[in-house]
Amino acid sequence: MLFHVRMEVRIPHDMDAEVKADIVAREKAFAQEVQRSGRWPHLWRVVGEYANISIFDVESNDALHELLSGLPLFPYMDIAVTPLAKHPSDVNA
Ligand SMILES: O=C(O)C[C@H]1C=CC(=O)O1
Repeated sequence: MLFHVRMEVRIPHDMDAEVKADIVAREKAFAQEVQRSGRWPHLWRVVGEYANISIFDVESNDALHELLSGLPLFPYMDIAVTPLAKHPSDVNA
């Protein structure tokens, strides 16, 4: 199942710099591990925002929730999920 996911990062401005650096480093390592597994085929920065647009390819809603809630930045992100279905006019469908 494919999902379009928008993540907006909202780290508190008063977070300790070392704590922030650790969370961001762990986020990157986790995100790259998931990408290499094939479950996160697209990750794009939104121009001018600390936000990303991602496509996830996972087996279920529950699998996506488990993955997203495992992101180290999860407590500091606003996340909007859009489930995707095949478009009848898609020449690749
Ligand atoms: O920077 C972000 O957009 C948030 C998050 C998503 C992947 C990652 O490494 O960090």
